[in-house]
Amino acid sequence: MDASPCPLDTKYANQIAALLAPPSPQTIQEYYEGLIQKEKCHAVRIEINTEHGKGVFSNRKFEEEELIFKDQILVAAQHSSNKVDCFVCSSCFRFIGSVELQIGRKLYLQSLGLSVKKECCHQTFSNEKTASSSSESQNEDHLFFQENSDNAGQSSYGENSPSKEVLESLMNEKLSLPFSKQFSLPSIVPCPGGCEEEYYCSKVCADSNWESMHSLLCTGKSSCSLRQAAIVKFTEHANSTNDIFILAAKVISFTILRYRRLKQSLFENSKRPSSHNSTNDCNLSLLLEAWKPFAMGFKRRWWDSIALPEDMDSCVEALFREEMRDMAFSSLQLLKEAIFDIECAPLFSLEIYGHIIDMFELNNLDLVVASPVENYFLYIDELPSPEKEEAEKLTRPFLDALGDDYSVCCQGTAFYPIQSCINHSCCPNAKAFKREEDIDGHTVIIAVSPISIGEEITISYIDEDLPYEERQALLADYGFKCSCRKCRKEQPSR
Ligand SMILES: C[S@@+](CC[C@H](N)C(=O)[O-])C[C@H]1O[C@@H](n2cnc3c(N)ncnc32)[C@H](O)[C@@H]1O
Repeated sequence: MDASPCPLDTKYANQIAALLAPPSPQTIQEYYEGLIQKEKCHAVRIEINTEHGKGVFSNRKFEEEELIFKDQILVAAQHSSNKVDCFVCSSCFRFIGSVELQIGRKLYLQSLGLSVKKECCHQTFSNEKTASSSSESQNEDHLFFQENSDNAGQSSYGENSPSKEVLESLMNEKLSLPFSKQFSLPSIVPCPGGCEEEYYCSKVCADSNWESMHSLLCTGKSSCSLRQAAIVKFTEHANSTNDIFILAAKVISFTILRYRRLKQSLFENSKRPSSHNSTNDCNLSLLLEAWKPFAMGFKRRWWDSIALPEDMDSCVEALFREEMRDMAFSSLQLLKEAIFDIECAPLFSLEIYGHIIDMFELNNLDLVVASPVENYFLYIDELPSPEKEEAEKLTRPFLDALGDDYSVCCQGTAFYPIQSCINHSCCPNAKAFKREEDIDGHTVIIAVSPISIGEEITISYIDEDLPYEERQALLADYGFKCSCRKCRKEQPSR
């Protein structure tokens, strides 16, 4: 591959090396102890093991099916294509508005010829770390809020489906559906910057997302960003290529804003006005502190580690990797136009960008939140007669119009700091699984077999029922060969 096309890679080589250097065992220990305290996940601890790096270990016994811990989102995004189906809080990913709004909005957008989405599964570890899966999402993602060119003017929305007027009255809550009050959702809080992209379930979520990352990426009239048009261009590029770039932008924005807050408090503590720091020099120790949550995540360079699509000949591998790198570089250039900050310039190097993208590929849990619309229709279906028939006179046309898509859940990608330390086993003792009561984007780790004190918690990154060779091939994408009990037993003898 040719030398990096990004001049910042050379200019900030030392700072980049410091940002990508593995944190010391003591830093790791202190960081996770603080996080476990904050998230109250006292049943587990993080240990560093020379063989597999960090791992999660139990502090007590667990029975099968018992909750081990819940982990909060550090950075996450709903898949662009899923935004047609599910209207959720942009911070915690709870469904918002009302069941009527969810149904009306989705059918209304479908009636405009917008795309619909895919299957849902409540088991949430993402295991398809392949280029083909990202190109699949590329095809879906560019459809977000754009007319599908295949469907232009002839949406799948059926002739007998409810009229636009009916859908509007559902969305305006002029028309209410029977028993929907039992599925009430939080009211909608708009973005403080006035953009029409992000909505929240509460002022707490709105303010926290604004302060931690959105104020730099907002395209609204009252946003702090002077470069809204550039943000729109960046987002359009991500939606038409790979929406993981949106997550990478959130990580960079999060780090810049954290850096500015740290710098502000440093000046406040030293009793000097912050405006007197007129240099544009990067304060590396502050940048390292701001970046710390992401320094902890396991990562390599995305275009080097991404798996080749199955149907691709290995003789074009170098070209494929170069194309991936160039796509990331194009995205980075657009992001630079939008939010570049000279003091945090090393974050805009291609080297850092490539590692952030890979961090999501290697560590991500799929973000999954079950839909209240599914629960609502199941509830109606289970009503006794004649209440059921009476209710269905109103609800049936909407269910028929939604078809199989009535149950699509909120789907996205997230980085969960504690979960991302869990190592793989083909005979895991835990799984990531959302229960009925888990109505926001946090992840939930459940025991699948009894676990004793001190035992390592493991999950399966892949379908552990696949044959040995296929499992190893999939795990090669994560950069290791599995030697768990099951693999040692099934390994063919030489
Ligand atoms: C999600 S991270 C897990 C935490 C990781 N050990 C760390 O230090 O941050 C995934 C990476 O951990 C390592 N890993 C996970 N399970 C493993 C296993 N069973 N054997 C060897 N390495 C493993 C691999 O390098 C993999 O890419």
